[in-house]
Amino acid sequence: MAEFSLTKSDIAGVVLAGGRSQRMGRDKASVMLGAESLLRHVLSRLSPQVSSIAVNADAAEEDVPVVPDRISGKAGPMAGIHAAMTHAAAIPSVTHVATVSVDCPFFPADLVARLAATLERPSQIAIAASEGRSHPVFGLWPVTLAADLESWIATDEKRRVRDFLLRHDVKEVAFPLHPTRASLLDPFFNINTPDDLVEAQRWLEALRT
Ligand SMILES: Nc1nc2c(ncn2[C@@H]2O[C@H](COP(=O)(O)OP(=O)(O)OP(=O)(O)O)[C@@H](O)[C@H]2O)c(=O)[nH]1
Ligand SMILES: [Mg+2]
Repeated sequence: MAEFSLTKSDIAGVVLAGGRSQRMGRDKASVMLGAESLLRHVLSRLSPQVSSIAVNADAAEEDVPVVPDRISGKAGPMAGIHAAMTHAAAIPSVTHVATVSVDCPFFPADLVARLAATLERPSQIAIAASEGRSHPVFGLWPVTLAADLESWIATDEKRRVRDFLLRHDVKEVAFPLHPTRASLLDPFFNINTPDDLVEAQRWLEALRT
């Protein structure tokens, strides 16, 4: 049997930005980090890794296709991943969708390639990890899981990403910390609060050579 492998043309990218940003107090996608919005940082990092790009949100200030939730009521990150799968399933030749979170501007430049390389079968999901913790919104998902995910969201009470993953064959990929002029940066450092934004600003400076 031929070995399973994925290339960039098989993979669409979706930035997850459909949450309420309650801890930040305003839409995280349009929050400025240095000279650019968080959404712009994340789009720049994801675009070279995938064949097409879109953002899961109700609307976006940047010039990028918007994919709203298809399940109403802000049902959590899995609703965004469901919208991402459904969007990608309609793109000819695409079999998988890579998701990243809008509040995480320093994720690895080789995220999608390394997630793709770990997959052994078309039905597997790949998820990123760092420092012994998994980051399940950073995943590579078969678009064929959309129907299963939709019925799971309709019936699962808590709708935790980790609980959905328990139903499936999942591979985890550990990513190293990133050296900076200050100390080692966890590439999945994410921005939830105004204080996190101040810390991200320091990391941005420390990454400048
Ligand atoms: N589509 C969709 N995405 C969501 C939903 N809730 C969270 N997300 C996304 O899931 C990711 C992780 O969520 P959080 O870090 O909690 O972000 P958030 O929910 O906007 O922020 P808080 O309101 O402070 O919890 C982010 O990319 C969010 O945009 C939702 O109900 N629908
Ligand atoms: Mg939240």
